[in-house]
Amino acid sequence: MATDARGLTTEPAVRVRNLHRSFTSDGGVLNGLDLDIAPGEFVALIGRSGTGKSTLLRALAGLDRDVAGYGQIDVPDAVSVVFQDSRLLPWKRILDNVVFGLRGADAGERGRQALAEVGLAGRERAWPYQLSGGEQQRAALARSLVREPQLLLADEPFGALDALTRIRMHVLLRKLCEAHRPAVLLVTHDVDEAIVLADRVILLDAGVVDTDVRVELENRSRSDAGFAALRSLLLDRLGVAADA
Ligand SMILES: Nc1ncnc2c1ncn2[C@@H]1O[C@H](COP(=O)(O)OP(=O)(O)OP(=O)(O)O)[C@@H](O)[C@H]1O
Repeated sequence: MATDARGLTTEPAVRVRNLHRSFTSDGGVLNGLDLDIAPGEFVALIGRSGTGKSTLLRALAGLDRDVAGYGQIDVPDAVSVVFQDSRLLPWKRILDNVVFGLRGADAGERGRQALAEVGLAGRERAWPYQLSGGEQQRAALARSLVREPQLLLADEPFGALDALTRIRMHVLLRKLCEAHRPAVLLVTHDVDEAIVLADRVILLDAGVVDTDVRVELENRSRSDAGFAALRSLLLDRLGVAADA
């Protein structure tokens, strides 16, 4: 395994090479896509509707059985996925959802800690229907992170939440990622969300990477000139006027 001068591994957490995927004979959704994500790196994936974002995420998550043989996909062993809906099991209490399938005598304790980390201490015995949409997504994040994933895949996880809850969830997700340091691939329609959260924003078009930009820490603040510049660049690539 390759290492840098400090002895740290320089292997990417995710390596995708020449990935192709099509569902019909008249054209591909992914058309020879290449992508690397470093360990601990937070990548946001944007692109027009139907450009293959979810198709790529499903392929990385191992949810697309037919993708094998259409390119190279290397992902770590420990991968967690979060979707737009929490996918909590309605017949299990919140803590039981979070630790479902976890092994070890300390599973319950780890689940409690994860719930505390996402701000749901005291709600362990609640049923999913007793939580708000935002709280359900918090529980879904706890369920993902308690597994200490090396890769967290998130497909529009805040898409169904109101604007204020979304902002709170952004702060929470950043905090959780800084504490646990998984590599992250977040699919979002929201360019602002991408810039606020990610170390890198990737724009897919026609099934390949069209734009790949790094976001410096200071650019994450909406009042920063760099934020506005990045926003207009990305909106322009998406074919939308920045002041629209
Ligand atoms: N299982 C499937 N069977 C047939 N077509 C599919 C399947 N999954 C995706 N597609 C098609 O592949 C294309 C890309 O879909 P995908 O969901 O990856 O796009 P997306 O970029 O995530 O879009 P959106 O932003 O609207 O969610 C679409 O035209 C979609 O209809």
